[in-house]
Order: sequence, then C-alpha cells, then structure tokens
Amino acid sequence: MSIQYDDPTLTGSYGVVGSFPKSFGYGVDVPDMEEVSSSADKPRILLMGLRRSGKSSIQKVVFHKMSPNETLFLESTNKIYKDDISSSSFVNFQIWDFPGQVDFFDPTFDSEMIFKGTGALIFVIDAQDDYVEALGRLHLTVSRAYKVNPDINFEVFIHKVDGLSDDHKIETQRDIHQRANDDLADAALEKLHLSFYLTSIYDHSIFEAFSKVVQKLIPQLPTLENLLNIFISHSGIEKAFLFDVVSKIYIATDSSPVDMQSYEICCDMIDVVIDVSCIYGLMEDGSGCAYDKESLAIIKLNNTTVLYLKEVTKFLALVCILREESFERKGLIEYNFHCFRKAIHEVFEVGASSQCVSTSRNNLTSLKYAAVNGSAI
Ligand SMILES: Nc1nc2c(ncn2[C@@H]2O[C@H](COP(=O)(O)OP(=O)(O)OP(=O)(O)O)[C@@H](O)[C@H]2O)c(=O)[nH]1
Repeated sequence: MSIQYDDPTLTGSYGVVGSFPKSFGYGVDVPDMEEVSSSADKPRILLMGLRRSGKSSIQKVVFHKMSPNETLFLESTNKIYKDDISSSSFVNFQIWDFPGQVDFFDPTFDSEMIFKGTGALIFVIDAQDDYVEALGRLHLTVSRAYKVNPDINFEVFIHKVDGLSDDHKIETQRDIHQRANDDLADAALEKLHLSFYLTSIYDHSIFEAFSKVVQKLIPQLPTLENLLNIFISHSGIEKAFLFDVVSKIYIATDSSPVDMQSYEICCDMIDVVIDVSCIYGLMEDGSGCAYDKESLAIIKLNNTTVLYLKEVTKFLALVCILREESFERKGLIEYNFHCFRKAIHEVFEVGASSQCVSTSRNNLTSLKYAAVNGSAI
C-alpha cells in the first residue's frame, strides 16, 4: 500500500510500538539470507554485565517491541538466553543474553566456544548504581574474551542515563572511560579497544547505540555509505538513513553527522507508516502485508522540511530528510532512488552468492544517477 500525508503533526513516541509483531509478513523480492546461511554462520552479539544492569530490557525493547515500562516486570535471567534475530537480510544475527553473574572459572563455561564465534560483546554498566564492581567485571570479561578472540568489537553501554543530569552523564562517561582504559593499560592490553555509548531504553539512544554496534558487523557498510552519499548529493537530500524496518536500527547512513533529532523523527515516521498500514492496510482477516514493494510515505512538516520513506528491500526502508524546495524535483529523486534501489539489490545478490564485495563496488560505481540539475552524469 502507499500512503501520502500532508502536514500531519508528529508527536514523538519513544520507541514504543505495540502493533508491529516480529512475525509480520513482508513482500518477497531479494534472496533471504536466512536461506543461504545457517545459524552457525550468523554473527553473534553477547550482552553481558552485572545483575539488573538492564541487559534483558535492552534486548526486549530493541528487538521485541516491549515498552520500556514493561521491563520493570522482567525476571532475572538464570541461563544464557539465545535469541535469533533474522529481521533483515543484513541484520541477521544471534543475541546471547547472559545471566548477571557469569562464573568464568566454572568448568561448564566454555569460553572458547562462546567467544570464538562472537562479533561484538556489549558490556552493560548501570550508571545509576555504584559502578566500581561493574568495572572490575568489565575488565575480567573483556580480557578473557580478547585472549580467545582479539577480533571481537568491545562495546560498553553506560546504561540507564535517563536518571542523570547532562553534566553528570558526561562526567560518568569520562570517569568510566578513564578507569576502564587504565585497567587495560595496567594489564598491558592497550590494543584492546573499548567503545562507549550513553544509553537508555526510555529514549532513542539505545536504538542509536545498537545501530552503531550492528553497522560494525556489516562487511558491506562502506559500499552502502558510498551509495547513500552519491544518492543524496545528486538529489538535493540533506540526510538519508537505511533502516531495518522491524528493529528501527539504521544499518547505514550518509557521511554527514547524525543528530539525534533527525534519527528520532525518522524512527517516528516508520512507526506512523507501519501503524497506519497495520490498522488500515491489512485485510479484515489480518492477511496481507503491512510493508511491501509499494510502501511509500511523504510527510511535509510545518518547518519546510519533507520526510520521504520508500521500500528498498523487504526488510529495509530508505528514510530521507530534505527541504521542501528540493522536493519540487520529485521526478529526479524518484529516478535516483530507482538507481539506488537497484544498487542495493546488487549488494544483496552479491552477498547471497558469496562473491567478493569489491566486485559489486566496481559494478555499482558504473551505475548512472541523474544530477540535481537534471542531466545524467
Ligand atoms: N531507568 C532505567 N531503568 C532501566 C533501563 N533499562 C533497564 N532498566 C530497569 O532495570 C531493571 C533490570 O533490568 P533487566 O533487564 O532485568 O536486567 P538484567 O541485566 O537482564 O538482569 P539479570 O537478568 O538479573 O542479569 C528493570 O527494572 C528495568 O526496568 C533504563 O534504561 N533506564
């Protein structure tokens, strides 16, 4: 279905969507990576940290559309919970949620098996609590994992920052960063790189942080960014995100800086489109697709900004922000979008047939876009 809006008033709904079940049907068009890769090949993301730091809440809010308030009633995790996320061809991985107190010295804890196939280890620190113990645990965890697999991306979520003032947030991040790196230097592990994020399930920061974690696991990322840069520069677009529609993780964006407000409004647009489509687009018996090849939405805001959403693959949507005057060249944008979409499909096809990404990059650079002035380049 396609939806066109004019001048709606958008109100922010912080990552809370109830009407978008994970099993919801998509149209089929590109090869499903699930079919070509077994779960053993899927990149694995580990969620670790002390008890009650917020690990299960993060997983439930980002990937299962749980509302943040409902996480208050989550029970403690007692064993490793493996969640298969196959919401998108690119974002096709497993998340392993660990119980709070992992005993690395327990003979049943097979660190070789766990860390060998891991792409990213997210260590969650509760910023509202005293974090001295958490820092000790962080050091033990990352040093252990690094010995088994030095290629893991180590990501530290300084979590629950909704309870902190802006100054306190910065100070906490600085302190945690300093202490964690000092501990690594003392252990002669300077090469082990930690990335830090301030997160909360009560706003979009958790989605943004997860987006960055996932992007590092996508080998085609430079190609995608390149395509987005070419697309926006030839279409007069200010910012473009390639979103995984189900999770609202953006798997790539152009190289201009991301500001939180732009990301939030694009997330809100996805919510609006999918909610309206689920309510009015499905058959009475619930059959049909809420998101398919025809999915398209244009929202004109009252500040001369236009939001533009269009289906790219059955899992991905392009969401752009542009000025009203640039939108006057709608035909040009549509033509360039057509080229962009074709290129993305090539990336998928190359990935699916396990060919080298550089081959696709060579092919893609030869794709023709129309320039803003309308002439083909
Ligand atoms: N204020 C605030 N509370 C949060 C946030 N994330 C999680 N919580 C709360 O933290 C508590 C613990 O969350 P869990 O997700 O169960 O923590 P966990 O790390 O999985 O705990 P274990 O399973 O015991 O290891 C819950 O009451 C959540 O509502 C956040 O971003 N902000």
